[in-house]
Amino acid sequence: MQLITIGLLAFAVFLLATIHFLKLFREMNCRSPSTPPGPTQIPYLGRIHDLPIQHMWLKFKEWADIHATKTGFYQTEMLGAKFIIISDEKVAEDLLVKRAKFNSDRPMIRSLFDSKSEFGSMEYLPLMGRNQYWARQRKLSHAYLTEATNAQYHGIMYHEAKRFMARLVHDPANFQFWLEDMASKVMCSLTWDDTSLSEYCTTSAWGLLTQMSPAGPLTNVLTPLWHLPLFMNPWKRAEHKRHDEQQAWWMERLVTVREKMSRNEMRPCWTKQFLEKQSGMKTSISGDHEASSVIGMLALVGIFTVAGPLSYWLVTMVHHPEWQAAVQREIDEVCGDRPPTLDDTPRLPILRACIKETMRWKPNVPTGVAHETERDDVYNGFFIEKGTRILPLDWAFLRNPAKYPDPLTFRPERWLEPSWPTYQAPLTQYPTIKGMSSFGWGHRQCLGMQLTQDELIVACGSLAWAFTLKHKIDPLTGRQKPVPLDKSNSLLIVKPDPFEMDFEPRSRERREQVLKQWERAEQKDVKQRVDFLRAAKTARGEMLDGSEPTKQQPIMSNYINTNAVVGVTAACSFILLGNAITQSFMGVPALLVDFPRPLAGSKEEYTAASKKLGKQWPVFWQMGNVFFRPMSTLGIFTYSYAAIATLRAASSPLLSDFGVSTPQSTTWKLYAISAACHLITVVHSAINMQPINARIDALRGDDQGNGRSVEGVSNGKIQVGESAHEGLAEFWARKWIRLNSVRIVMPAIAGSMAMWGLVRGASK
Ligand code: HEM
Repeated sequence: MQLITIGLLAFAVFLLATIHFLKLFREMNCRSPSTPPGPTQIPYLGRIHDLPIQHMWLKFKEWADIHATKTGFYQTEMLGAKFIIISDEKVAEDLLVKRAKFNSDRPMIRSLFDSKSEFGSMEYLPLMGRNQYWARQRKLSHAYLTEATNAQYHGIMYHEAKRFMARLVHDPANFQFWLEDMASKVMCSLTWDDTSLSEYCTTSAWGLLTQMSPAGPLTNVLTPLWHLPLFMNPWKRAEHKRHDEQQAWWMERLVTVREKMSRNEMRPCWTKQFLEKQSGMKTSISGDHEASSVIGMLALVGIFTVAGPLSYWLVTMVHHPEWQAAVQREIDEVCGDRPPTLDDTPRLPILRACIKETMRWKPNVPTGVAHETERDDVYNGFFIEKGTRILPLDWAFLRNPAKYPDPLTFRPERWLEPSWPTYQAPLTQYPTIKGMSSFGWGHRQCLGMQLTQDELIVACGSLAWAFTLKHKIDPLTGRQKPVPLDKSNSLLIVKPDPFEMDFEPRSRERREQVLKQWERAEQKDVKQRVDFLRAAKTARGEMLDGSEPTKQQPIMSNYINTNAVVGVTAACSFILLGNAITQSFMGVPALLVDFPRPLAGSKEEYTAASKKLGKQWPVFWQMGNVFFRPMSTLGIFTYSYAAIATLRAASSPLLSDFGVSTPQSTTWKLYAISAACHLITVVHSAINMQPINARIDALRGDDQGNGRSVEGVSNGKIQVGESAHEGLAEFWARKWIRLNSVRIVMPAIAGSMAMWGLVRGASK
């Protein structure tokens, strides 16, 4: 083909594309009266090209000020997706509350797998579509949060606020970490009763928050990239890893709680609450996967949402010392020498006003959370197409000058003085952050409003009680280090960028008080945990006396019974010892008294004495055979049992981890030695002493007085007559005494070792 032909073809294609593009451009922008107002749209792109990823709420507000002044909302597009941005609370009320029936779905988040749970993943409640999983998980979350609120969070918030204050005294520079960790520990206590999980939980929350935010992975904005094949798709691979790890961790939490419950070691928490319901078949949640996800998600969602306003509280107080002083005065008057509690809430309107104004001035979900329409609709004459995303722009709501005069300034008095449009009475109840536009709308309204308010009252109140929050002074220049007002990340839930500030204890006494109260709180907490585990241990002990045994019961029962077993067996060892001593030093010597010397006395005399010895021997030995040998054999088993039981008890984390007294880890060896001693005794008796018994027994001869063979031992070679003539009767008797010393030494060692083991156990 000639070059000119190719050129002409290319030109034709370009021309066609331009015509198509212009046609589309005209269609999109020559709006019919029913098209909502909005900025000019570029075909395919919409307004993606000039919507900044960073602080996009500012651009949304800028467009609202141009296009939505009359309507209270406008429409824009991004890569084919339609958005209605609401800038007026009245419109939000109409669209998201009054029409909640079909405006409560969620848009899909491209960089999460099945964020809406359309395919049954059931993982992220706040992001789910309006489906069955959402409905039942919302119900469960609401119930748990309400129950925790009614129980004043079981004192968890006070405990964590005290820890937070003490940490600020010790290491104020790290305040941002302490602050987030406090919020995380509260959630980890409520969900799993385990504060040690807080750091990982925060990291996990951070991962999910980033993944779901437009400012997170590129694939949330340039969505087609998500469909690249896996080998050249780093976003999908990273999400696979993040997702799987998070799921596994949530599941591990549930399994751990279940295990602890089976040992009666679990204190109240949401997971326990769920598992109890599950075992009674009283839940609509489908199983462990769904349960671990809904509970895990609750833990995550309560971290940044609370840490955000708390961080902004610091910023606000540093910039408004006059309001900080007012809050401190109020707290001093109401609470005096202690930090505020939730019972003080009605008497702390200034604290509540400053918290609410902080949230208005620096909202932490400034774009709002998008809903999605489920059907075509006409609102105020404007057509809203099914599948349009509706963004309630909180940044705009909270800067509405009609509702919030002087909207750019921090003015807590707008909540306290009747001259302001937002004032509400009585001040014992208002201001309250409950119902603020920041918590969303309609069926999807936030479930954590009360928890947020309570945690902020406790934490901000404690801060004001303990410290004066100040600018940090640069030691080099002597000037204040800046605390920026407008620097934050751009994720869905925002928080200020790292900054430096000072936490000055309000007095030396207050500083001491902060440290003391934490020390006491920590001691109390440890004691409560140990007491709880002791009670669990006792309960399991009681079960032994009748009720159903549990899986772990043997560990506990072994430990409880071992002492008795060892005690009884040790007594047996000493009885055996006594018997052997009697035999060696009294019994056999008595039989040998006046025994004629074989060569000095006559053969008849010696034979008669030998016969007498042979006759008396079985009577003498019967006790040993019938009674003491089985007793010794039993000792092998009971000491072995004690050794195994003690070893298991000593290595049981159940007992030792929580300070419950356990046998020392070496005690089992003492019992093992005891068992070995008995074993030696029994084997020695059978191999070495029994043949001698038979020989001496044979001395008595048969009924006619003739010698008898010693069956099975000497194959009839040694006859009584021979033995007697050779002087072997006394020889065997004395040999028996010598060998019997093993039966003295071994039970002595066995009994002593056992007693030592018992004493060690008692002194623990
Ligand atoms: C300052 C603190 C908080 C703010 C500003 C906030 C804001 C929001 C917003 C804007 C929504 C979406 C509402 C909508 O779609 O219209 C939401 C939903 C939700 N929030 Fe909060 N939240 C906060 C704290 C919390 C806390 C502490 C919890 C619980 C521990 C929580 C639990 C939830 C849940 C479960 C949803 C999902 C509701 C649903 O989709 O049905 N939030 N929150």
